[in-house]
Amino acid sequence: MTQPLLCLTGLVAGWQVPATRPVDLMVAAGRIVGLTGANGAGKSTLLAAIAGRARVFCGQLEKKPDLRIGLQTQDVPPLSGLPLSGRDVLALTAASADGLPPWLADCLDRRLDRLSGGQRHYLALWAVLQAPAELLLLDEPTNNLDAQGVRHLAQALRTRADAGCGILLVSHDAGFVNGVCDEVIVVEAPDVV
Ligand SMILES: Nc1ncnc2c1ncn2[C@@H]1O[C@H](COP(=O)(O)OP(=O)(O)OP(=O)(O)O)[C@@H](O)[C@H]1O
Repeated sequence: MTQPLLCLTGLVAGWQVPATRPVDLMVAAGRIVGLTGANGAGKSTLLAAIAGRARVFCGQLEKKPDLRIGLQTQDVPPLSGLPLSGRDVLALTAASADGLPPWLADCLDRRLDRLSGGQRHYLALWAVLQAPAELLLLDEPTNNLDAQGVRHLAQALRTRADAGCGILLVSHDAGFVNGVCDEVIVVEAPDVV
């Protein structure tokens, strides 16, 4: 059996205080696992804890030794205010333009602040997808994407997984999650105290 890249057992993650219920999940190489659940259930917090940005309160978080993780957050890319083109961003992140959808490839020489929200989002996401990571953590990757963008993303994720990457993604887009994920886990909201 393939060695898991990531295994959570009864993991409670949070910030100053716990923000999730105990969560169990496993991500193996080549698998795409989706997390869904209500607003505030703690899905982004779980990704942050796996990436070492949020606290683990209890339970176990086991990662393959020296696991290389790529993280896409819902934050606006910090480069947006700089006079950089899309092509500059790809160069800065060592990402290739090969395989980009035409609606993004055709405007790579525009400054970032002249791109649409969806174009800017997909450019940043594309850079993360091309990172030399073994595990990708993606937070609402379909945000701002239209139907053809979502289809392109789904294909790109499957190609990445087929090449041996594990993917854990958070999404409220049920059609996307059910279409692309090998397994879907519903994260229950913690009790309000
Ligand atoms: N950086 C932070 N510092 C402190 N608390 C935070 C931080 N980020 C999130 N939280 C809190 O953690 C809880 C879970 O939020 P989180 O964003 O993980 O939920 P979510 O399931 O991803 O929600 P959504 O579906 O709305 O994106 C919320 O109560 C939120 O206020």
